[in-house]
Amino acid sequence: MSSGNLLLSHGRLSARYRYSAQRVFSLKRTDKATFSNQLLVSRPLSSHIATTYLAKERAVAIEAVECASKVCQSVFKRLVAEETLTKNDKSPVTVADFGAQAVVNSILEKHFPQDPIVGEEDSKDLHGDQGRALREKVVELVNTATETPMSSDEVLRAIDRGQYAGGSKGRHWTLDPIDGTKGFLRGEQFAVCLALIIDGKVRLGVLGCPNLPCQMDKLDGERGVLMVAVEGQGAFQRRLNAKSSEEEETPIHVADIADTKEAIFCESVESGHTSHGDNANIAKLLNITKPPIRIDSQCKYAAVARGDADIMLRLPTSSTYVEKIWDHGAGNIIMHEAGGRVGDINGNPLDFSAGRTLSANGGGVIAASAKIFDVVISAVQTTLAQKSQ
Ligand SMILES: Nc1ncnc2c1ncn2[C@@H]1O[C@H](COP(=O)(O)OS(=O)(=O)O)[C@@H](OP(=O)(O)O)[C@H]1O
Ligand SMILES: [Mg+2]
Ligand SMILES: [Mg+2]
Ligand SMILES: [Mg+2]
Repeated sequence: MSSGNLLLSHGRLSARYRYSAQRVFSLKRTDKATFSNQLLVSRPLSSHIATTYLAKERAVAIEAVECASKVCQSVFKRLVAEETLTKNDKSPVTVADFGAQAVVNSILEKHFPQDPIVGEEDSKDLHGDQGRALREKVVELVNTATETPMSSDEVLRAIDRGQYAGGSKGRHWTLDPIDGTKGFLRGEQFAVCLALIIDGKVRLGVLGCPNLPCQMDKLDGERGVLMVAVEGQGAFQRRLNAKSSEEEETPIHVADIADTKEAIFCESVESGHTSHGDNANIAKLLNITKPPIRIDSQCKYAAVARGDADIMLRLPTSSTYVEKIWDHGAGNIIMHEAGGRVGDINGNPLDFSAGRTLSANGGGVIAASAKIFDVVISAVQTTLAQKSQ
């Protein structure tokens, strides 16, 4: 598989991305100026970093996600280069998944030993004789990324720091070490997703997107970005493979469209994770004529937050599936800080206070720029009402 085919599963996408990227870069000069003036006030500067809200947490989260993203990127690149990607062999993504959770959790533990973590994975498949082969691969991978070597037991313990139940009180992190495991195996998009929840609300999010192009108008250019947002401080993009740790950050913002008929929407690749049929009906009601972009993982939030697409539709495929907090925490705050809104099928904000899942919500996830969000939710409601008739 050549790297030119790796971005998205849909063959006609690059032309559309070129279109949307042009739109991103054709923001009116006045819009850009206003936005960067706001940033001068709110963006944390390294000189007063210790006094800025969540500055240490932000720096540590970036370090952790960057480190885990590079671990995943190395496995991913090797797979792609060796052309060993097959649907039947899930072991490469499994090794990277456990490895990334161990890396992030041990970095968090070093800096914030009191903070509990709601992580997607646990170590039960890595124990005993049955888990030996996988365990050894995970430990080897983790030790390519750590300063001090970690033993098997230390790696397992780090993974299991992710068992916290979550809730509405105090602070905890939530981690999806690889979101879009299917995307990883297809050689497409995946993300390392970390968010900090305080008193039930997401306050900080970092998304590592190792295979996302830095610029959507340069699909053959550099890949690998980090998206970062702290409550009240805006959303930013950094390059994943920057040489200096003082990497410059670029502010990101949703596209400024007033009418949904100009919109591009994006949805999951997997039909089991969203109802493509419902999404298509909603798009029709919104007079959208452009075909959808299909992207794996929370890279969908990244795409909408930086204006590559305008609406994320994730209509439930069943009434029993409950969304997990690690699948939406980082994307949620990055969208908000980039000028967007996120909600369930009823338009209610995602409620991260109910534990490990979004059980207090009505299902599904919709994200769009604040200007068009209510109109999108009306179309969602109409579609669901028509279906139940
Ligand atoms: N039935 C159902 N409905 C909705 N969502 C589900 C479902 N089953 C799984 N998942 C979760 O979807 C996560 C992958 O997200 P995406 O759908 O955005 O990506 S993809 O297009 O499938 O790659 C995926 O996250 P990862 O397991 O981290 O890859 C799952 O948590
Ligand atoms: Mg996930
Ligand atoms: Mg995952
Ligand atoms: Mg999973």
